[in-house]
Amino acid sequence: MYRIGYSLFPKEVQSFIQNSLLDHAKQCGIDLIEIDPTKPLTQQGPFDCIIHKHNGSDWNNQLQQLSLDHPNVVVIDPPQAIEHLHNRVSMLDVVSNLKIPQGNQTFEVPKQRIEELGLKFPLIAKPVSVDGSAKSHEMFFVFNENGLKKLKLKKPIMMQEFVNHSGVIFKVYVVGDHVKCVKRSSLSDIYKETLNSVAEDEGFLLFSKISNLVEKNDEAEGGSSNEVEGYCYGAEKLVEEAKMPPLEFAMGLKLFNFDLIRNSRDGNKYFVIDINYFPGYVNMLEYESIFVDFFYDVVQEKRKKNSDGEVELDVK
Ligand SMILES: Nc1ncnc2c1ncn2[C@@H]1O[C@H](COP(=O)(O)OP(=O)(O)OP(=O)(O)O)[C@@H](O)[C@H]1O
Ligand SMILES: O=P(O)(O)O[C@H]1[C@H](O)[C@H](O)[C@H](OP(=O)(O)O)[C@@H](OP(=O)(O)O)[C@@H]1O
Ligand SMILES: [Mg+2]
Ligand SMILES: [Mg+2]
Repeated sequence: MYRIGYSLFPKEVQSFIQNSLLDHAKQCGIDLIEIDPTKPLTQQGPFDCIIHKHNGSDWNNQLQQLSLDHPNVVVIDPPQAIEHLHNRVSMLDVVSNLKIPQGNQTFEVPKQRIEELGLKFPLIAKPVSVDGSAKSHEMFFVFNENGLKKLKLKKPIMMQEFVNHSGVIFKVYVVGDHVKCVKRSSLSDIYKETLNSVAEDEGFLLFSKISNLVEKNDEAEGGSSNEVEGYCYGAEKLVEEAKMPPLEFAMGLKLFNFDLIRNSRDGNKYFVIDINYFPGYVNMLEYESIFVDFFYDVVQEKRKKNSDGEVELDVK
């Protein structure tokens, strides 16, 4: 039996630790064990691996102590690598630095700044800090200078140029070497006429968690369903073949998803607009078998790293 410890926020336990996952894991010889937050981590286990979605220095210190006491326990993922995704400015640096065109396709980040200098309206104003709170998902459309002035009061905010993308977004879920592209509804395109029609004194519009809305009718948004499926296939190919290893490697993370949009006017231009640590994996088809395969990959990799070829359970 492989023993996988998990320490997740209650909302993740509720959504991710489904009986379907526990049962499938058990049938495949994997025990998913909840870590008791009230007890010292080093006194729990033994574990082969730990997965976690947790904030706070105390938890990070406990993980550090565990790695000292039990170096054979694989911590997925290292807190310092996860920290990079808690800031919307730093989270996308890794994509900007990748700059790998795939043939005539590009894979980049919309122009974004803390200060809006040199950005083109409309903009999306996003909270800089990502901490799992509803507040960190509260965003604003900014249509004009007036909107910008009014928003200045809300700090700290990052401005990102809005990219028209036919109302469809691709959530690319990554679980180690497993990649799944899920299509979701998104914001509709905005053209000059809309911008001009926004009352000068309004200037901005609040929205939140838009990509979790019920799927819109494909016909209505983003073209016909085969066209949208084509986008999704293209996005998945793009990610699987050319991008994933560098992106995953560059971030040093195994459990994340990212939001990929495709420019309405130029189908070869893809943009990454958001990266999320330990997202809503339950939205990913067959997440149970993907995670069980992933846990096996982790333990096999550990086996390979142990020169004696045996997976040593960390026993006290
Ligand atoms: N630069 C952009 N261009 C076009 N649409 C955008 C842009 N940034 C955000 N959006 C739209 O706003 C939505 C929310 O933005 P974003 O994904 O950054 O927020 P979030 O709160 O981190 O979302 P999630 O629930 O995915 O974590 C996106 O799903 C997309 O529909
Ligand atoms: O549609 P997805 O799976 O991307 O939605 C995720 C979202 O990306 C974030 O990861 C949310 O986590 P927080 O940023 O910590 O709020 C997830 O919320 P959760 O309650 O499911 O953890 C969304 O599912
Ligand atoms: Mg997003
Ligand atoms: Mg996000």
